[in-house]
Amino acid sequence: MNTEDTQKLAIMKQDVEIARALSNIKHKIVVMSGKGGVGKSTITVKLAEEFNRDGYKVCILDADIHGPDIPEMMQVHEPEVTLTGNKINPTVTPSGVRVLSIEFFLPSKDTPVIWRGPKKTGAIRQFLSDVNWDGIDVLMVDNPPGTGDEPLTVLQSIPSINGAVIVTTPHKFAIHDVKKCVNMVKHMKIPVLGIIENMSYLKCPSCGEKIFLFGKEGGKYLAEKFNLRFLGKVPFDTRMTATDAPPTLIHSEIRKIFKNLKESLKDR
Ligand SMILES: Nc1ncnc2c1ncn2[C@@H]1O[C@H](COP(=O)(O)OP(=O)(O)OP(=O)(O)O)[C@@H](O)[C@H]1O
Repeated sequence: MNTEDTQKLAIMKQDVEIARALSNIKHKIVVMSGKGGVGKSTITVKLAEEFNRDGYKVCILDADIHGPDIPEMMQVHEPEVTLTGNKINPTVTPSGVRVLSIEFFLPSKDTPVIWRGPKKTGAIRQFLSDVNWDGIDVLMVDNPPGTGDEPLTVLQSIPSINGAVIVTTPHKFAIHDVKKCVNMVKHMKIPVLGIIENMSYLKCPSCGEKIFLFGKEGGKYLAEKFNLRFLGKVPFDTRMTATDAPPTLIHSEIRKIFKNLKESLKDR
């Protein structure tokens, strides 16, 4: 066998291992956006907590290799990595949601990951194949923005993805980039579970007037253009920075979005 054949065989073996490892997970959801900073990680955490509250065992896979924020958002300050046999156990966060992130394997939180595509692909595939997924009901993958190595690896490597949740703000530049993301997901024949519009408006704390910081109805426009389900809007709220924020308007909006997401999952 030449080197190319050996490599192909190794990839096929890993594909089999990934399919076996993930076979009992009920819902595999990828969260994506063509644009950075629109709130993918924040929304991923909020939705994972809703699944958790509903009694599902949920794990977030932080596929953002260069800027992993999920551990910080979920208050995992000193991660303890444990093994079952030769498989890595996801880390349990204070809320009960499980998390896996490259950050747990770096010498410090400030260590940069200076990797090109093949190493990033290798790391994500290793997370999928070498993790103890037993007992997990819902896998949510938080992708970095764009249509590059990480989302491509996620979409290609995870078999039978239930669908993608696409996050955008109403801003025209976000919409411009998110269209590409929707087309990528469609191109890869992955169902889109719906569009979430984040940072839709800010409610003035004094008079209650809605201020549309980034324009209006961008998310609905996207959903209509691609004939997709609009899952809902999340307002801008400065208290939305931590998982332990008190119940706010955001919480009720997230509950509505979660209900719509579950409808979308049922339709699949
Ligand atoms: N609805 C909101 N109201 C106020 N702040 C928000 C809201 N959603 C997200 N944020 C804040 O915006 C910033 C970016 O959010 P987040 O990291 O979730 O975006 P992202 O799309 O995952 O970013 P990245 O480009 O790194 O993938 C964070 O500081 C987050 O706390």
